[in-house]
This record gives sequence, structure tokens and C-alpha cells, in this order.
Amino acid sequence: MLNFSDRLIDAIKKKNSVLVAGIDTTIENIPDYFIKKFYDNERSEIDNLKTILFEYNRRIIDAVEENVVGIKFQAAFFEQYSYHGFEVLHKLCEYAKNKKLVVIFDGKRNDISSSAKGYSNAYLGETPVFGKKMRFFEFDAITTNPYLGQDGIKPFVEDCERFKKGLFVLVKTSNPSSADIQDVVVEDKKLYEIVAEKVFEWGKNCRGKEGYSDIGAVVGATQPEAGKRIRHILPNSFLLVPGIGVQGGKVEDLKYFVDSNNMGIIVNSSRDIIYAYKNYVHSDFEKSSYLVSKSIKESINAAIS
Ligand SMILES: O=C(O)c1cc(=O)[nH]c(=O)n1[C@@H]1O[C@H](COP(=O)(O)O)[C@@H](O)[C@H]1O
Repeated sequence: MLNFSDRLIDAIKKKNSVLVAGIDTTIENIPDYFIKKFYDNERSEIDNLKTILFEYNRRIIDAVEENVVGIKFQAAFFEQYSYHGFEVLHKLCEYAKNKKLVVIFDGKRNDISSSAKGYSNAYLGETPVFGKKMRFFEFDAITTNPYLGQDGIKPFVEDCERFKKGLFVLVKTSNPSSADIQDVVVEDKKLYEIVAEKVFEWGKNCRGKEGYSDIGAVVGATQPEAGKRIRHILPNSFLLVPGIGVQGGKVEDLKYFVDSNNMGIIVNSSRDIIYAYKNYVHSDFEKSSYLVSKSIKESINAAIS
């Protein structure tokens, strides 16, 4: 199997898209008519929840498939429904994977090394069970938090090498308070720059045939200045760039995040796509998500070409 970065590049070329659709769906935001159609009074509340969450997101995946290179599943939106949500996540991951979409688990996980290994087993690798190895999820990549340093990241990096998976380490996030910690100056550098240097070190030995590392960084689209600096520190890494649209990140600024080949980024959009119907793009929610994902894809391509 190819390295994650090579698979990602192949998928980007095939789709002519660097757009990733973020599945951040809550039941409350699913259109009433859709809920009515699938709600069955004979079924338990939990069964209705699972059915409707799956059926809505499945249709979103079908609708955007043509325009996106991958799907990013945000863990919190499934965790909020306890293990019922995780059952739906498991089915959706398989569903997207069968469509040859790149699937990312956005869990922002990390811990001390023994616990980090558990996370990595779950989402990237295999978990030992009764002397055998079991694979529970088929994600291609995961988002991680760098705060615990190298030993917390190492289990993920090792599984990336072993199982040809990818990692996106939070470096400079899109949220308004990201400066509180990430911009603290330590010996003339901002903390996020030091984290980016660590990401370079951690990813040095995980390069695919195209020369890109499988260990990438998350950099918010709302942070174009940081985008420039991080790109300089990480010339061969993929940047996962969330924050366009609702959070205020501008597609035109994506030119600061790309590498010298106008490559090396994937761009996430969640609410603008999954709830496109709210902006009355089209009376049909699937068509709305299709049209919005197409338009975002095209504007990104124009901005980085
Ligand atoms: O790691 C992420 O994906 C992430 C990092 C970050 O800095 N900012 C950020 O918004 N995200 C995620 O990207 C998605 C953005 O959603 P929208 O603002 O609706 O497009 C959410 O799932 C966030 O959790």
C-alpha cells in the first residue's frame, strides 16, 4: 500500500479537489421534514437517533462525493450521543471508505505514551484482543494534540509508518483564543513555530514517494500569517486547513498555505456544507450541499492555481 501522503495526492489529482467535507452534524440541525420521514413511533428514541443521524450524513456524503477528496468526522458530534453515536460513526466511516474517500478522524487525541497507544490502536492501527490483532476503524488519518511532546506522539507516528496512515498535529488553530497559548513567545519564537519544528522532526522519516511527509499540521484558515511561517518550517508536509466560511477564514488567503507546487493543503468545510439547505441554496438538502461543495471546491481551486 502507498504511504498516506501519496494516497492523498492521488485522490486530490483524481478529484481535482483539496476540499474535505466535515461531518459535524447534530440531530437538532437536520431538517424537520427529513426527521419526520424517518422517525418511527414504534422504534425506541435511540434507534430513531441512530437511523436519522446515519441516513442524513450518508446522503450528505453521496451529495458531496464528486466535489471532495475526503471526509473529516469530528468526534465530539458523535461522542455527544455516547456509544450510539460511535456506532453511527463506525458505519459512516466504512461508507465513506467504500467510496474511496480519504477519511479523517478528528479527535484531537493524545496522552502519555501508553494511553496514546490505545488511541492509535483504535483509530490508526490494531488492538490486541486474546492474542490476535483487531482493527476497529478504517480511518486514513487522525488529528492529534502536541501538548504532551514526543512520547505522546510517537505511538501515532509509529502506526503511521506501519499501517501507512497520516497524522495532523494541531499547530495553529482557527479559534479566536488560539493566541492565548500558541502565540506565547519563547526565545524569540512563537510557541506554534516551535511546535511546527517538532512536527518537522517527527515526520522526517515518514516520507512518501512524492516527497511529502505523512505527518502534517492543522493550521486554521483564519491565520494566514501563521500559515506562511508554518509553510516555511514544513515545506514537505500537508496542512489541514479548517476555518473557511463560518469562522471567517478567506479562501483567497489559502495561497499563503500552499507549497511551492501550489500543493500540500487540504481544506475543511463543515457547517457550510452539511447545513447548506439553511441558506436556501435549493429546496432539497442534498442538492444544496452538492451545489455549495462544488462552489467551494471551484473557488479554492481558483485561489491556489
Ligand atoms: O482540527 C480541526 O479540524 C480543527 C482545527 C481548528 O483549528 N479549527 C477547526 O475549526 N477545526 C475543526 O474544523 C471544523 C470547522 O467547522 P466549520 O467552521 O463548520 O467549517 C470543526 O470540526 C472543528 O472542530
